[in-house]
Amino acid sequence: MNPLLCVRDIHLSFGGVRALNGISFDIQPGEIFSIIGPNGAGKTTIFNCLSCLYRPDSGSIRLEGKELVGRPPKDLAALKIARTFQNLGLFEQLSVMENVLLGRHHLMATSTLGNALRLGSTRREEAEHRARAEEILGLFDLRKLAGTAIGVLPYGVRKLVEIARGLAMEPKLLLLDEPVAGMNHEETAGITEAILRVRDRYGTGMALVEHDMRMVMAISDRVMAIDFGQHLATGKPAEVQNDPRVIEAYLGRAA
Ligand SMILES: Nc1ncnc2c1ncn2[C@@H]1O[C@H](COP(=O)(O)OP(=O)(O)OP(=O)(O)O)[C@@H](O)[C@H]1O
Repeated sequence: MNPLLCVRDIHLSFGGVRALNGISFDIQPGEIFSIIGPNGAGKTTIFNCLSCLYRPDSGSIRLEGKELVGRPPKDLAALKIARTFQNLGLFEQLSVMENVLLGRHHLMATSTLGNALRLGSTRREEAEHRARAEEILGLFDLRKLAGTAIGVLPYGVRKLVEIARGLAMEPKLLLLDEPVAGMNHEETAGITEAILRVRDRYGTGMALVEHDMRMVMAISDRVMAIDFGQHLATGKPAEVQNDPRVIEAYLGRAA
């Protein structure tokens, strides 16, 4: 199988700090791939490179063969990559449905000519976008909240809506940045279930950065551990968890 994402030997320094020092990994289609490591290991920096916010000093990042390095962040949706952030990026006054529809903005391409001639394409197109958004809301059991303003919803539900909005972009790769940070057990279980449903329904490849090790170990197909911008181990969750280099990295920091 050809990998969905191919990251090869990326390096990135900030002044004297080597944030990434030769990181390489692949993500397969439909795979849930987690990146773990102690604070400051370089996880967010990898995500920022994958979402074109940072440009590596060297190395390559290809999604289905297309080079991402050097592309501006505005190209991300067209490159079929969506990202959720540690802090929610939703519009509080807008409804759940409106927020999810915003994820489809780049797909809304009703032609100016069609509008001008009033061929009805806008209404048809809008109906299609709504149908897709409703399908995603249904996947997350959120249909009954479609008209509710984000601002009144609890954090766990907002996070689901943020993932739904990312999914509405129809990404090949979904980047989930600490999706269960600050959540209680029940909320974490809800997000975990939602992520598994996404994979099963749409076959979306997902990269996850998350400090909740129990969640990471339960959900990931493979895990990559890094420290000081360097690769430590990649493999099945239990293999990586028991790898002496990984244990050392975590214990070393805790001391
Ligand atoms: N924009 C930046 N300017 C300067 N240094 C940076 C920048 N972004 C990251 N770094 C440095 O790169 C290193 C890796 O940081 P990064 O945020 O990627 O770690 P992390 O693994 O995500 O940590 P955490 O788990 O605490 O979020 C750190 O030493 C950090 O200070």
